[in-house]
Amino acid sequence: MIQTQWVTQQLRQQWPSLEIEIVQIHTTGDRVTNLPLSQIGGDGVFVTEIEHALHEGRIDLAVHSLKDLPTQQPDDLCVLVVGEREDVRDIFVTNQPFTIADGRLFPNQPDAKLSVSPRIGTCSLRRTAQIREFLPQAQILSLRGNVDTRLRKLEAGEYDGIVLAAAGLHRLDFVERLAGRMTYFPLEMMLPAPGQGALGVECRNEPELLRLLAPLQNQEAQAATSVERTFMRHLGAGCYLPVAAAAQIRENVLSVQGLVISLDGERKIRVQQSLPWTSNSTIADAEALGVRLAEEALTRGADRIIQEIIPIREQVQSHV
Ligand SMILES: NCc1[nH]cc(CCC(=O)O)c1CC(=O)O
Repeated sequence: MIQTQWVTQQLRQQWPSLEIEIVQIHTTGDRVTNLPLSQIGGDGVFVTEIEHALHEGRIDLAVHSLKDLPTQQPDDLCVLVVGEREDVRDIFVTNQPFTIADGRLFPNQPDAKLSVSPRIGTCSLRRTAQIREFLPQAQILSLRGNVDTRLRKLEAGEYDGIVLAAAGLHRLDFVERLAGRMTYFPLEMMLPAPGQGALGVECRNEPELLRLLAPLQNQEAQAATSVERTFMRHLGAGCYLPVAAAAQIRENVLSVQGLVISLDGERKIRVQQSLPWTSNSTIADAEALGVRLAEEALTRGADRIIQEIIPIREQVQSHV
């Protein structure tokens, strides 16, 4: 809703006479919070009902967290990335203060639980695999629900730490509530999901709707997220595999880092690519960079890791 309110406010500014009605749609992903997402339908659990409403004409625009959108887009629906991209990083939240240094976690009190076998909450294979890399002794426990629910479960003592997207915590204004017990993961420790922190507005491929959205579009964020999402799609990864990517445009260079990591965190394939980015560059150039990045990962054995995980993910917890 916060994301949607931001989009409607921007639309009103651009098109003062536009009539806007917000239609709230509860998706399967919102309703079923006691099961891992892979067991309630895999890719698109936050999206299917909404795309249905777009197709039926019950709504004209749909606001999504881009990372919740499957990388295979239906042909007749477009996604425009709008607004400034939020912080792409993940955040570690605990009940007690701690410090991250040299890729390790250090509780600030010497008797803190985190040093023994910390219980870490997440349903994301991507986060699970990366946590195992730097906290091999951690117990990874399933955690679902909206951001507020997840924080309450942490605060009730069900977990010693949980991992959340900075974007969600920033948008919901939770940073103050978490002062002293949250730390931003450096990208070297925890690479985010493709599209994390970006807002996508989806619409039917109709000129009138695209014209409404055009002034809101963020070309650079569209290009960067295209690289990340193409990387994931080209790996054949779907939404629910330990695949991470972060791209950015700085000083006329589009650069991206990608990661495919085995579930135990022991084998990781880290890849990097970049491309000069000029005013003539196109989304097709960004997609080509994503393909190149995926090809590099595949050459280095990413397909073996992905093939291993596809059967397992039906049984284990999973999420973006
Ligand atoms: N998994 C659900 C989800 N989808 C988007 C965000 C965060 C906002 C964003 O990445 O734009 C979250 C919560 C989280 O991962 O902590």
